[in-house]
Amino acid sequence: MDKLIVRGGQKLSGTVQISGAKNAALPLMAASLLTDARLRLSNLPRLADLATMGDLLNHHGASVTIEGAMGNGRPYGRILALEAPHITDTTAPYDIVRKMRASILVLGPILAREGLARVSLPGGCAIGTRPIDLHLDGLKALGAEIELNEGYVTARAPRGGLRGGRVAFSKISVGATENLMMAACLANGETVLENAACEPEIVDLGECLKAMGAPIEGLGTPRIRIMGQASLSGATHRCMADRIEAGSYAVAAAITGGRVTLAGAEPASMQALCDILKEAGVDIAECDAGLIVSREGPLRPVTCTTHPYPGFPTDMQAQLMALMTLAEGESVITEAIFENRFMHVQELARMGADISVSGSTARIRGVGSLTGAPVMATDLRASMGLALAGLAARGVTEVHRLYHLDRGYERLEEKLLGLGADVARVAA
Ligand SMILES: CC(=O)N[C@H]1[C@@H](OP(=O)(O)OP(=O)(O)OC[C@H]2O[C@@H](n3ccc(=O)[nH]c3=O)[C@H](O)[C@@H]2O)O[C@H](CO)[C@@H](O)[C@@H]1O
Ligand SMILES: C=C(OP(=O)(O)O)C(=O)O
Repeated sequence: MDKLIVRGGQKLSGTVQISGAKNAALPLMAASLLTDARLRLSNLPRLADLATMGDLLNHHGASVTIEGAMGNGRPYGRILALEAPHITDTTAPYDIVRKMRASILVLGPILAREGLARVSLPGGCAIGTRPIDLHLDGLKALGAEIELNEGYVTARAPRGGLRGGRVAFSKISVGATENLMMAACLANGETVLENAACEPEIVDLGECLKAMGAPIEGLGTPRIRIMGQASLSGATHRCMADRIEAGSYAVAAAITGGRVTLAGAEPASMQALCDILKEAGVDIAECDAGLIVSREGPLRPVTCTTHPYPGFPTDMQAQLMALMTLAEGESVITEAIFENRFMHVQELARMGADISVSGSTARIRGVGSLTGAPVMATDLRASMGLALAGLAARGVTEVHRLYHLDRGYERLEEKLLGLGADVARVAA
């Protein structure tokens, strides 16, 4: 198991190329199961989770072929051709699903195309219980019969296939919205999703589905209307930039008092984060390449609650908390999406941070400096929060279990080295 060694104290400067978004890429890849034609996706990040999704698609009978690399200089990202002429196996097995919760995204496409899908229940994970009831209730509203047994969910479409219908989600869910959008594309008639998620990744998926021949209205709003089709065609689609990766490098610039250009970042998808960072005293300017993030003055404390888009993203909460450990005063951060997403708090405390947690709210009293320490986190963004704290700490921080970071940050140490950080990956 690799670990990341961070020697803090360097002000980061230069340009970092922002990769394609993991959370857009995964549903886009799952969408390839909706058609027997070729789906060509570009700007896909090279990440462990995408390899897992590739394995799952192979298992269902799809071919996943690397067509090329992105970029002129450093080859970040890939172009993949995905093609599933037949679904050869309608079961998503435990061995693959347990590695990645987003595996549940094959449920909608396989059910809609084959009339039957069986997917291992993804179970809980470090950040919370993460049920899939909204996915299942939505599919039921399209006529599916659902059974749970032996750790698997089995979904059957009625004779003649899924029927378009009205799905009113009782809570906003990114994954459930994506699963239902994909299923609705091959349902008979029109489907309306109410209280749908508005995340940019939903819009990206919707644009791809439109290119595959499904008329969709209302993307980016809570009411999405999809006209089901007998079949979908192939398409070519470019995956959006990763707003969470971009946000993480923005914090890297801010926490070290540096100046970093986020090349390829899409500012429109990062409004809530940029607003909070500006409130904290970080300078952010749009440029042709994307965004320039810098800080010269002191860090000011902020009060922030995570919300579905367009609110402040839960996937940036740990990184913001790392930043606020060094603010001049007390910050208050409330995690309103996941019930257990404060695992970084104990570890930040090992580095000298002063944080107390009550329920879903953390109070962070800024300290003059952090000190390096060996730290371990149990999820992706918590790990990034610790790496960011390490960049600003005195001494050496060791972030253990690097595989969490590899799930969501393409070539992390290479990108940080390019900005002047003193980091290394070593086998632990
Ligand atoms: C691969 C991917 O895109 N992952 C993102 C996606 O996860 P994911 O799609 O799993 O997250 P959801 O938006 O579904 O979850 C939001 C909330 O709804 C709850 N819920 C969800 C589904 C359900 O059937 N029942 C239910 O109660 C969850 O427990 C959570 O409290 O959105 C999250 C929230 O922005 C991000 O943190 C993840 O990075
Ligand atoms: C929680 C995340 O991903 P996943 O939903 O795949 O666990 C994340 O990207 O921060």
